[in-house]
Amino acid sequence: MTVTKKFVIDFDSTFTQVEALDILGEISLNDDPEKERKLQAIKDITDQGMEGTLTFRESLVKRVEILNANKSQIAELVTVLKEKVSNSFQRNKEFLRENAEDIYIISNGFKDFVVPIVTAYGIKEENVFANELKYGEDGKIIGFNENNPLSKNNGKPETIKNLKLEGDIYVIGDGYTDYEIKASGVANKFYAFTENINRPTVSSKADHIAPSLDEILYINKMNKKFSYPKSRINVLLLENVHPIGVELMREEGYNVEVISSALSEEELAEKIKTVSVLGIRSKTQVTKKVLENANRLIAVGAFCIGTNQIDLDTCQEKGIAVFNAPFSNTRSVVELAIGEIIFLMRNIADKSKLMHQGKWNKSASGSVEIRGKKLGIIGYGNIGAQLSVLAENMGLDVYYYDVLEKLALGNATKIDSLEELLNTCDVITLHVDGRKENKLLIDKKRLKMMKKGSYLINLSRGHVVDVPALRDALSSGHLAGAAIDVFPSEPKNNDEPFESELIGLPNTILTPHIGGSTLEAQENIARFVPGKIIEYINTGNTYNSVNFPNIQLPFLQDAHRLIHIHMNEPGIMAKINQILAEHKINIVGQYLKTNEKIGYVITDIDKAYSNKVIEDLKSIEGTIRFRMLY
Ligand SMILES: NC(=O)C1=CN([C@@H]2O[C@H](COP(=O)(O)OP(=O)(O)OC[C@H]3O[C@@H](n4cnc5c(N)ncnc54)[C@H](O)[C@@H]3O)[C@@H](O)[C@H]2O)C=CC1
Ligand SMILES: O=C(O)C(=O)COP(=O)(O)O
Repeated sequence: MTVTKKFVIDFDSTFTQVEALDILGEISLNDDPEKERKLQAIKDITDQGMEGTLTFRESLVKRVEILNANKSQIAELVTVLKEKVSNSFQRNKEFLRENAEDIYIISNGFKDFVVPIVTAYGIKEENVFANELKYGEDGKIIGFNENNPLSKNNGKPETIKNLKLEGDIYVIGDGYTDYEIKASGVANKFYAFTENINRPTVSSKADHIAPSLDEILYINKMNKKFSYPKSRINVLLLENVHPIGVELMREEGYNVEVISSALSEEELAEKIKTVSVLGIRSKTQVTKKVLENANRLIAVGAFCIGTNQIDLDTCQEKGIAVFNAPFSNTRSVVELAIGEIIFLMRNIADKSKLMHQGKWNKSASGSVEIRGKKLGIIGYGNIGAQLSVLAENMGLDVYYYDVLEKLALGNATKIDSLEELLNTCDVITLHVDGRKENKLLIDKKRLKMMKKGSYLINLSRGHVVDVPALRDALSSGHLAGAAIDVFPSEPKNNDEPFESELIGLPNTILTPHIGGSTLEAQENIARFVPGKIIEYINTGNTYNSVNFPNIQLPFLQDAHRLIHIHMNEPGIMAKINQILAEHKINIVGQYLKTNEKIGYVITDIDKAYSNKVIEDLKSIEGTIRFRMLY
């Protein structure tokens, strides 16, 4: 015989993210000149109640008195609370509805606002236990039902005891009074709910710390909506990802760790073992050695454009999807390039340095306008093409070279050979991607091909330019200047020193890889990349992935979604369908896309399935990874 499980759930800071009486204070004391003092007093009284220096009844009487609220303000409170239901409760609405018989809400707050919030999630009104307000004729709150045990000390255990519930009783809450239900012997387990607040004194008493409702459902094998609790998805964000990215990942319910620096290969190889989602920028090398240990890794987010730092092939072989932000910092790089063209042609770096030494050197010698000069863009991708348009508008004569056939924008001139571009232009700017083949693309020979007195800008990747050869070209005066933002070896963080052969050279602007480092770009990136990863985890959508076949999927409706990633070998699709047919499973929708290496099959099936089907699908030869969405 299976024992029924009854869930007793706290309201404030558990079902909702907030303490309702704090919010009520914000509303009812809005026009009160002493609002701040009174709100603080309410908080202090709450604390005194929790510490036991004030009885619970006294604390309730005092708080209701200070709040001085009325019925219409309770209605306002309900509107606010509706938006503040805890994320994991919102996600698991289906569970709450389907198990309504066995779910109880217990609160030292008031039914007047608890009931409308929880019943919207399918919870039965008769299963809500909370205090009850009393109103005067004018709608003013004049007190509460003092006979309700929840208005007194020890009210929660007493209320649960009186219910004489059968089966196992599990209490979910963030407060000491929730723990007391278990301590009094009327409940079997206490889950400290830490999604909104983590009180160590409470967590230390818990049978289990639950960062979300998903976790509790997972442990009890009752998870409906998600195959895996989000709180068990460990996200590691490196290299100072913008706080919005961190917040979005946390809001989704993931367990997020943030490190401001990049990690070395050894450090990352160790750390990656427990990581499900890795977020990096341009510095962290995600190598084969790192990936050998990455057995839980589902996705990598490059919070930048370039993905040359990631071993994309190995990621593919291990079924790890990689996403980047292909457009979010394009404009920032372009603006810096424009500024640098002007600064180089006016020798600003040296002039500014002299001024800082107290030297005034007013002269036009070696300074020219950019108007009418020839700009040579190598790599006419998103950045190169946008630079082309802006530069032309500033009067530059634009030429470009790309290994792919690219449409000329505006009056730009396409040049078919790199050599011709190099010896035609007054300033050369590099915007190629960081693929291995581009190592030393601009070497000694090609630097020589550049016009005497011309300038070089590198905002692409450090390894694209032969740095010692560039040093020679600058110190010999063959080049009149350079602006370099990226280096073959860059410090891991702001505490490490910067070393380069280029330090101290004339008219040489050196910047610490900041082409994409603007507030706008970083914020845009931090919104874009988590969005892609969350969508991939929740729906299987790979649209915009750098290394996975791109599929944009419809929303999952009343079906389970099977996600099968396999080596691109003949016959796998047939095997999947044969297994589904053998188990008489009805396919609602199916989507397949392959690339040279892997196949990505999504199958939406009717709700009924057996664990055997899952086993069979997982054991198809060539399977890299299998995942199921509920
Ligand atoms: N300094 C910084 O902070 C930043 C640097 N970047 C770098 O800029 C690169 C370019 O970015 P996007 O324009 O968005 O990339 P993209 O992929 O749109 O454009 C790259 C272009 O270079 C071309 N290309 C590659 N190798 C070439 C070669 N050897 N010769 C000629 N053309 C070649 C490609 O065909 C492509 O058209 C990124 O991959 C990244 O490495 C990007 C953002 C910020
Ligand atoms: O977007 C890119 O590829 C960049 O090079 C910018 O890198 P970052 O995020 O500043 O380390």
